[in-house]
Amino acid sequence: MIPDIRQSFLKLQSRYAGSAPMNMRDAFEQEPDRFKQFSARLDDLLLDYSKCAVDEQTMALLEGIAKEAKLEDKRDAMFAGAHINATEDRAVLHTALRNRSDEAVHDDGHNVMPDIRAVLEAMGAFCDGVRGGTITGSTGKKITDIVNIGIGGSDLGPAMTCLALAPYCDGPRTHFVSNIDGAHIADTLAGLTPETTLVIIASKTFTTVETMTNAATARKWIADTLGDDAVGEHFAAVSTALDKVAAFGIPQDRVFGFWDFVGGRYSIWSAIGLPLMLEIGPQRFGEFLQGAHDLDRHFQTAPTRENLPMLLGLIGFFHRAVCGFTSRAVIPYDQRLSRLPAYLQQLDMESNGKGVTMDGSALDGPSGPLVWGEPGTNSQHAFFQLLHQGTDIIPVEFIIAARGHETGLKRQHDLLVANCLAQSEALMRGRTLDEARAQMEAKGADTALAAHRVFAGNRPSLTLVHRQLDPYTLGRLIALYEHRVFVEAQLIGINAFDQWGVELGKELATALLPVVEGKEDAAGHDSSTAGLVDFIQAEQG
Ligand SMILES: O=P(O)(O)OC[C@H]1O[C@H](O)[C@H](O)[C@@H](O)[C@@H]1O
Repeated sequence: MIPDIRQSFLKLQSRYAGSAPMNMRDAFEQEPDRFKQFSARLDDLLLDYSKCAVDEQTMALLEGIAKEAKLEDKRDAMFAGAHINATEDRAVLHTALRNRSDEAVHDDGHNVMPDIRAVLEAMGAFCDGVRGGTITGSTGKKITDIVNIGIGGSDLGPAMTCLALAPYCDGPRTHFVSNIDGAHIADTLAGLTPETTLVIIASKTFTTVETMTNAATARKWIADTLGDDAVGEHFAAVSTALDKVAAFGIPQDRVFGFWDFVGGRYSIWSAIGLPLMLEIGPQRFGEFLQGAHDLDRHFQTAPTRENLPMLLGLIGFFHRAVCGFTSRAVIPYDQRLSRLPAYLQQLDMESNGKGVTMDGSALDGPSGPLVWGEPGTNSQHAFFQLLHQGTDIIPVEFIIAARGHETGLKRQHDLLVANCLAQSEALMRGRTLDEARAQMEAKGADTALAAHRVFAGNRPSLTLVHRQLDPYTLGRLIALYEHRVFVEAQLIGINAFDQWGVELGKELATALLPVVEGKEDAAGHDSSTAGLVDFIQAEQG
């Protein structure tokens, strides 16, 4: 963690690990206003953190930490275009992509807003054309299916949001190919017709081997049926490397750019969002941007105790650095948010999974936590056993909408809500041995098994509630998590916007390909790697 917050951190730690650790069940009994005191809202977006082991003194210390870390100054520097991504000497301006105000945003003295608006307009015209049928495939047939080829930030954002906003989809169907495993593209293309398919190649760098390889496979799939000349009418591209796109032969009016000040995992607001815009239309895409913009304004202006990203970040830091919890589970009670945990894994872990501070020295505290999850209620029937009775404490983040879209299935939504709230209540309350025995006696059951029915309780969770998962709300939700990651990064003291840790594996894969192909021997590789290559080659026959 950064040295500026060390004193407050030590105070927090001794309070947390002190002689009388807080018991949440008692706290709820003693403080009738606990929910009111430890929750905050932005319109219909509510964050309840009262089921975390915090009291007024803890929150005051966390607020102090926010001040000592100069979080507000750092936040303002990001919005103002300072080169806070120091290791790559770049500004971090994904917030400009969703700037709906008239204010200019400068990167090195250049107002980036006209460029951003021009790309948004071009995307809008292209989407209207495809959705309306004036832009067709090479044989004049309407485009019915979009295949987005990309990976990491060029896949997870569009894939997650297209699924999340399915009720608002009135455009072509979207499909996503990311894995280098040929099974992914083979299975995806198997159900599609080249004549009515548009392929988007999405890559910030336009060099990523998975994307370039899958793009070549898709190109052949189009050309084999429709001929080489048809390729241009069945492809579009999204990238910051426009020179590299040109070499692929995609017409200029189907190429949508973005900029180095947008990190891959922060790029859903840019042209990387093209599949979402094609699916829901430019107007709803605008609502999605508006939601994020309103959350940005909230982050910039709300006092800490009312500021959702600040609170989420401070509680996240408290759980990781003070309490020592190594992971957090994100459990959306929303089937359409089933890709949100995967999306947040990249956002959070690629941003905050780092071991050195800005100046390259080793961290003197933990990096960000492991993030994982699956939707409820499915996860209740899978890993919740461990959350309730396992020996590790894992804070849980529940996400739930007050209203579902399936108005005819209201009872199912009420059951969903009841399950979500019941899980957080059970994690907090637990069940004592006496309670377990009493329950069993009341049922006339043998109390010998009572110990198995004990739940320690006092397990933290927080709950995010919103009215309904529409484009505006999804925009707010993603921006909320982005800023939470930013807040935690400032306290840990790392650069959240680079990703050097993904390089080594890529370099070694390049070096190993000729060995796997049998063109080079395994000399120089360890005996495990060489042995595995030998075994696989023998099995390949
Ligand atoms: O969009 P691209 O340049 O193809 O990059 C795709 C992804 O690959 C990289 O390995 C990075 O770890 C990710 O941050 C990035 O989103």
